Amino acid sequence: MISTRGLTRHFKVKRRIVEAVRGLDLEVAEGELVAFLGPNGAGKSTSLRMLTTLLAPTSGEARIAGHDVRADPAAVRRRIGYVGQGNGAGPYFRVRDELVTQGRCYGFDAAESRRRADELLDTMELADLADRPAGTLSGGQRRRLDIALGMVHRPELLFLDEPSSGLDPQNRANLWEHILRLRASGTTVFLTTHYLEEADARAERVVVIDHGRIIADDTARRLKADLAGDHLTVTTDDPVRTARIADRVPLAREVVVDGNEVRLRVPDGSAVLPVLLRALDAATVDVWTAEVRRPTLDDVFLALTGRSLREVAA
Ligand SMILES: Nc1ncnc2c1ncn2[C@@H]1O[C@H](COP(=O)(O)OP(=O)(O)OP(=O)(O)O)[C@@H](O)[C@H]1O
Repeated sequence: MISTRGLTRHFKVKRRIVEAVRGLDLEVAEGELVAFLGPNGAGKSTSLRMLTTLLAPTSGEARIAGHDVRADPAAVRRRIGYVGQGNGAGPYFRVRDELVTQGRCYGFDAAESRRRADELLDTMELADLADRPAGTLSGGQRRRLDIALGMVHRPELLFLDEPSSGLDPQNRANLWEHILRLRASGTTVFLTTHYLEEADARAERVVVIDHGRIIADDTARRLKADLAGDHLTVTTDDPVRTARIADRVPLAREVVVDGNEVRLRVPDGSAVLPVLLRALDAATVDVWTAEVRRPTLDDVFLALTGRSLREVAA
């Protein structure tokens, strides 16, 4: 559905070249739900704008649903929906009218536009708000309207730029239900988000971009297991000996002593913890507490770049 080779975009700012996207190689299959993560300025929006034909690449190529973004932008646009960060609907127009007008813009006749508008009002739970001016909707309702507007022409691929930003947790959860429903109906979804927990819990694939390059691309589970690993923490009466024993645990790394606490990372914490506890017991070290913490996507970013995505995104 998405296929890019060496996709690159430079900007010239006061005789300086900003390399916003540097050689993106990306394959997204039909029906996938992909979260595109990265700190501010990593190149997410620039990539999205190239994939949606809004911005010409400096070099490289991108094909969307088989069409080249440069050679055939009109065909690409027919196959995709794009919901940007700003609101798509005019504040004074009624919700249904906005959807009907959008249908007309895509060449539907009046009856088909009305039918499609009603269908979307229903699926996006906007039917009760159909006669309200868009400007009077809440943040979550408005975001659902934006997505409905992006779906009018039944695109196979939907791009969402930060769909849940600025929404409270309840509205975010509700929006995600709609996104997952679209995905379940066969729509390929490619979205950017700053919410790591959302990407982790909902997307089946996570692509991480930093300084214009893809630095990780896999399921959240594999990224966390391969790149970050579980955190084990034990507190004991003899941290120095504990650290020495922890060092001998297969695949243990980053063993740190902090007061009575010893922390380490291992690929599979639940399997390693009993081994470590047995070894400590055999050495007559008195264990007070033991804890396994699963890694987050932020740990993955930290492992890859030495920086916390939370900090750089703040
Ligand atoms: N029109 C432009 N002119 C000059 N530089 C630009 C332009 N658009 C983007 N850039 C620069 O390109 C880099 C990537 O920006 P981009 O907006 O793609 O990042 P992003 O990952 O989407 O960030 P954010 O999370 O803040 O939206 C940044 O250094 C940005 O300043």
